Amino acid sequence: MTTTATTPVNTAADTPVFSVEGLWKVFGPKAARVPGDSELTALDPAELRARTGCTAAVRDVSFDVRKGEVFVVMGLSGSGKSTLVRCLTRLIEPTAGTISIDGEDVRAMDKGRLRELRRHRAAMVFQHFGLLPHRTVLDNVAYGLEIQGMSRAERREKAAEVVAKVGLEGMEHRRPGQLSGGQRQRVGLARALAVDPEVLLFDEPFSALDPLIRRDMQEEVVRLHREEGRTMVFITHDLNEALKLGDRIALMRDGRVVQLGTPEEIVGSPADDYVREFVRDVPREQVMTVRTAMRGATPDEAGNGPAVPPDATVSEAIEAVARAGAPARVVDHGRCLGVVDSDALLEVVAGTGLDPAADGAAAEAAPLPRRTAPARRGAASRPDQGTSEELV
Ligand SMILES: Nc1ncnc2c1ncn2[C@@H]1O[C@H](COP(=O)(O)OP(=O)(O)OP(=O)(O)O)[C@@H](O)[C@H]1O
Repeated sequence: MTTTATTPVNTAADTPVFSVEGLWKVFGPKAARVPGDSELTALDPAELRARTGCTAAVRDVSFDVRKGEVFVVMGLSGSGKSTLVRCLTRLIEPTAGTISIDGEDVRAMDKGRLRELRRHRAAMVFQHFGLLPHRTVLDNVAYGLEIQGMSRAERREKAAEVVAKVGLEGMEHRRPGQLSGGQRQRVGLARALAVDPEVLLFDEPFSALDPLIRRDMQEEVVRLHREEGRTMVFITHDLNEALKLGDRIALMRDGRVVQLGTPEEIVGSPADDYVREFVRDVPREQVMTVRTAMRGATPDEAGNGPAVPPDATVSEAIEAVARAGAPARVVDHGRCLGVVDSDALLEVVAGTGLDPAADGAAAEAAPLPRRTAPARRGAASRPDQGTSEELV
């Protein structure tokens, strides 16, 4: 598709923000030969490394990020999440494949256009904040606006507004060293928000935070998303975080996306044994909606019993059924779609009503995914991590 440098091709609401097709990132000598060589692409990661010295961090990945959604990239350490998301704005150069933003070819962008993409259209929030230590909170947040050439008064006003939005009012004049980890992460978030980007890219932003602050920050993201409807791409190795935040989740393993779906699809219909093992301990009743357990209503039932909406979780319906002592009606805009009774709800909790393959197949599951991700590599060991200057 050809396009001019400044005009998005299509602004229709259903145009994906990012569209990725056949993306590869191979690190190592003569990396470019790998994606096109079927003998090499058939090798598993260890064999490929032994034969060529190359690591295929992202292998033939395709997906769209839709406008207004929270798209989560999830997987264990080393599965390729960061590489994939950094390829979106070419902080890492892809080896093969296509990437477009609003229909514009990202791989064809020149340096200036790329800078504009990273500064205005797709801002990144990092785990390590990348804050400037000698600047105040306000000036850190205003930094991206300063680079954009906004006047001092204007940018300070805008920065103050965003600082308040992320709950840091009263801390404008502190320096990063005088803030807690959670507060620093809020500054990082505010700085990305200040430039009003079309997409926010989060690279495991909360993994260094303690669990309570982490939960606060997750709720902050949910709140911001609800209020602004901004498109977000969120990397995490934490399944619960993915389920909590994601409208859709791409689950990665060894550079491939093994399943892409809603939390309910991933938990309710795992694509393979690996995914099944991954989600085995998830409390299904908190993820699955009543649609999974619904059956037709008898004429008697259609007018009686408590009502729940179709997107109510099984857990919410259990509460309603237990309280009323009767099946709950699933009601959408005044229309009764069906009912859920205690037996069907319990089957969801037990996992017996969901996926017929689940029972026997899990036992044969190939190497089990690790439940806890090992320590991350230090930022310093990552040549492509980038400095705060080039990333805003
Ligand atoms: N610059 C690099 N050179 C060589 N190999 C790399 C480079 N960066 C990443 N890799 C390799 O690519 C694979 C994917 O790494 P990536 O950082 O994308 O994974 P991740 O899922 O984000 O992991 P983590 O959760 O630990 O950050 C790993 O095997 C990693 O060692």
